Amino acid sequence: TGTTRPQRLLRAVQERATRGDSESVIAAIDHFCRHQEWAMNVGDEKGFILDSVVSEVSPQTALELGTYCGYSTVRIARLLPPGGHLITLEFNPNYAAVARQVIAWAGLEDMVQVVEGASGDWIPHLREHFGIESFDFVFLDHWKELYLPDIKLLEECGLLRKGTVLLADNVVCPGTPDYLEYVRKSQSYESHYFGSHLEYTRAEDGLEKSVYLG
Ligand SMILES: O=C(NCCCOCn1ccc2cnccc21)c1cc(-c2ccc(F)cc2)cc(O)c1O
Ligand SMILES: [Mg+2]
Repeated sequence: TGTTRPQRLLRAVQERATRGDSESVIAAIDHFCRHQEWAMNVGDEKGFILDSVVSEVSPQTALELGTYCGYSTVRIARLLPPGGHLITLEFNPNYAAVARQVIAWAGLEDMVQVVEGASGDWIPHLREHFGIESFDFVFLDHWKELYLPDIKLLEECGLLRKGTVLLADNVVCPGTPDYLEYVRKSQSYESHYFGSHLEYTRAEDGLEKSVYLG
């Protein structure tokens, strides 16, 4: 038994970051992952690209698929405009429990809803359950083979509108080939690749930004 990596990451946040200071929470997680234990957060380099896209969109409604420990959740939520709200889906209850505490430590719990379960089960119920008309921004960071089926499901459920911005992590490493081919070929999307590196490493990775054209 003993602690899990997410629990050790949470302890690093509680020991190193200042309650209510989201920048210090982000810095504490990056320090932990760079100097103690690698973890699959989007990281500081790709996180900077995420920040610039979120700031540009300034979403009132945002969806994140794949919470993990809440690192990208905090990065997104700290940049939301007044009245903005972020729903983040996590399959693993242990990850969700840690993420809730990380998000609370950053003082962002009022802008974020952590939902536990599978994207395929939840997406058809987001409208009725959370009163969401459509999403302004979607961050994809969950199982890589679900990126494509899940954006098709979001389309079918009418949760994307003209101009919705999708941002996908890990399109090179681990890779999402079927998703990339689809968004780059489809007439319904305008896509752009932001080259970067796998979090805390020198390996190539990047983010794909795709605007839904309706
Ligand atoms: O696997 C990754 N993320 C996904 C986690 C599970 O997500 C499961 N999950 C979360 C909501 C959710 C909703 N429905 C179904 C499944 C759902 C992931 C993996 C790597 C990585 C890269 C190189 C390696 F050598 C090893 C790992 C890097 C990343 O940045 C990642 O994001
Ligand atoms: Mg990722």
